[in-house]
Amino acid sequence: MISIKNLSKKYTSENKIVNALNHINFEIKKGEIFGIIGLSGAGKSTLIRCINRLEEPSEGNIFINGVDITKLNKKELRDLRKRIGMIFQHFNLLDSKTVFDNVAFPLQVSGFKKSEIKERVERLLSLVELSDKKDEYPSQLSGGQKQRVAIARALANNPDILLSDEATSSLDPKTTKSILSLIKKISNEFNLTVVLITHEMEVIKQICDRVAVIEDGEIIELDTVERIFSNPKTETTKSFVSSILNNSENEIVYPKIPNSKVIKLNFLGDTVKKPIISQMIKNFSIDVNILSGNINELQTTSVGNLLVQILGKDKDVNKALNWLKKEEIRWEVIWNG
Ligand SMILES: Nc1ncnc2c1ncn2[C@@H]1O[C@H](COP(=O)(O)OP(=O)(O)OP(=O)(O)O)[C@@H](O)[C@H]1O
Repeated sequence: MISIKNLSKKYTSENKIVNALNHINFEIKKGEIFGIIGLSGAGKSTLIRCINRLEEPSEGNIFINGVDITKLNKKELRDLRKRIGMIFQHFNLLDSKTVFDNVAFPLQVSGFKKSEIKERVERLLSLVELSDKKDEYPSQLSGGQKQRVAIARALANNPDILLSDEATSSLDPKTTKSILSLIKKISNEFNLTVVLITHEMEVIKQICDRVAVIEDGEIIELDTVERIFSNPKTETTKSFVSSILNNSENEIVYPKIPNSKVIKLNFLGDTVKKPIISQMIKNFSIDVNILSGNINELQTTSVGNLLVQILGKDKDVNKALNWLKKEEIRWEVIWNG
């Protein structure tokens, strides 16, 4: 549905060239909730803003339903933008207009009849559960309510795509959760494709199907949320994942015992529930010291990590590690004594 090919963006400021995006390639499927995560300055905003050409790419192509949007003229671009709604961190509502009029605004611009506008706005406000606030002004609403109005407004023209630019970054965790569930509900109900950027792994965990990790204008990792959580490959992704698992193996202190190994075990799906450690101790002549552990409930499965120190003769430890493989537990040696 969205296909990004060789996309680059250069900014020139004070005679300096900034390569904000470098030859980006990836695809987003119809109806998917696709997250883009990265640290500040990684290129997230630039990337998402290229998708509706709020930023003009310097190089490359973006295809939406097979149409190269980098080639559209002004009129075609206006039509395209009706099919792409956008929500922002600071909501961008019109303070002088009521909730009803904020949502009605894009419909008035599109030339809908008054009666049609009324019917649509009421349906959208009911969808975001704000029917009772229609005559209030943005200043009378909480942050979460403001974002609901912004979502209703973004959906006014029945878009195929919703772009979310850090939409929950200024909300508290509980409100964030409710806004993310609303976006998920709407995406499921209308088969809406959602592209969201965030710097918070918690957002990715709660709502996304797939995630791309961006660093210095390049996609350094892209996969399903389950695979990124269970087996992050780059240091940046590992640190995003451990930011919510709350235990980076680099920060755990363990005794440097000779003839021991520190192993990170990775559990995915049903393996989370198996008594692996006790079976390992029973079956092999080894001792196991648990250093840290966690289980994370993702949308469709569970992912767990366990950091253990295994003590024993090399041949017994290796037998235990081979047995883990048969049990479909992935492991990685963190320290070898
Ligand atoms: N208009 C601009 N002129 C010059 N440089 C820019 C401009 N906009 C962005 N940049 C630079 O491009 C790079 C990517 O910026 P971008 O805003 O896309 O990153 P980001 O990942 O969204 O960061 P943040 O999370 O802080 O918003 C940064 O180095 C930034 O300084």
